[in-house]
Amino acid sequence: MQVVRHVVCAMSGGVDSAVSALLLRRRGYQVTGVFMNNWDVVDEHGMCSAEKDCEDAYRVCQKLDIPFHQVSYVKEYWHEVFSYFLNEYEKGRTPNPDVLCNKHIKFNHFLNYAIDNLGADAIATGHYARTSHEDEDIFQNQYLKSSQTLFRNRFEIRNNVKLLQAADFFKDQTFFLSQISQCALRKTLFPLGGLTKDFVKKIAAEAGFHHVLKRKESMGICFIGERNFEKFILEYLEPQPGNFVSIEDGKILGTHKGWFLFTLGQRARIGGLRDPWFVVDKDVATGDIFVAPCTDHPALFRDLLRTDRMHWIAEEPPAELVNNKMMDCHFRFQHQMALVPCVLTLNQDGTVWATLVKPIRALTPGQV
Ligand SMILES: Nc1ncnc2c1ncn2[C@@H]1O[C@H](COP(=O)(O)OP(=O)(O)OP(=O)(O)O)[C@@H](O)[C@H]1O
Repeated sequence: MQVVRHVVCAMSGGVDSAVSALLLRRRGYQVTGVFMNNWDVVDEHGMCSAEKDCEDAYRVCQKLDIPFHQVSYVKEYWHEVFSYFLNEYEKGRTPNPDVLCNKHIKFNHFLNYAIDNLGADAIATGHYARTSHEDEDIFQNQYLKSSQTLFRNRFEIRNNVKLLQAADFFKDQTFFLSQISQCALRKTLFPLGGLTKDFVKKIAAEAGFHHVLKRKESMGICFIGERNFEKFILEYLEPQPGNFVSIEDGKILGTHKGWFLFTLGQRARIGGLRDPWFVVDKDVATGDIFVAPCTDHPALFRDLLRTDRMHWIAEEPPAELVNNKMMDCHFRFQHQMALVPCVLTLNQDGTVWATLVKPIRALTPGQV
């Protein structure tokens, strides 16, 4: 087993990664901070927020007296995340770029850079998640008693690591980490996994990280930020006009600028109509978007779905599933907090049928 001494922490300039680096320092690791720039296009207000974020990350590293580096994955992000994102929209699906960004950028390119170029034994991020290989609970419980205690390194790289939910259920980010590899997880620390966000803010205030506490919580697409979605996507995809069609009687109710501007369950503004309509389906071949007249229309609910090929993090696929149905599972969708019990059956091509105990609204193709 390899003992971890040098940890490279991904620093976004926000409170979570600042406190992660601080906790790693207090645990006695050699820590290096790295800021990633993955998107160099200015936003609608002519701003490039990455510069300010980088400056904030640098100030934290200065305060902690740790080395700071900057790295750019603009090209990789474009090819491996953004192009896929656009392709998926063109196919009528609704992708999740943050999940992909974690898989390809943070837990692949960044991880390799940290290990190969900076000599790291492991990386850390400010995600709210836990792994089965960290003795985080012991560490954090002790930390709660004394915020000044320095801890010995006790983290060692092990096999068959599991990705576990964060202690702060409302901040849990395992959904966004669901596509990362076993190999990456083995070399990752989540120092905040056992803490609540409120407690993290308290640690930041005590440490004098006032500039990161003032920052707004990051929203919108990872690295791209908050945008007017229609305006943003139409900069990259040609308009594809089509019709809104009533699911009830097949009547054409109006026109739209492109199926990729709408996702299942979404309220559609149809010109000239006062009552709201909701998207229940799309036909990319004809450009039709099918709509229903109420938000809880039966056409919006499903209790059975087939996944793409599954990504297994800890075991490939669990023996219980190979031999039979897997009963004790929970389905989580679009980062919603509610977990719905479900039964899984494995298909020969590696896809899975999930039968949910109750129908869920707007199960959207392309989501995780
Ligand atoms: N530009 C970046 N450079 C380096 N690491 C980053 C960057 N953006 C995000 N990360 C890493 O990914 C983690 C999760 O990112 P997310 O966008 O969810 O931010 P967050 O939860 O608001 O965290 P933070 O408060 O650290 O910004 C961050 O805590 C950080 O470790």
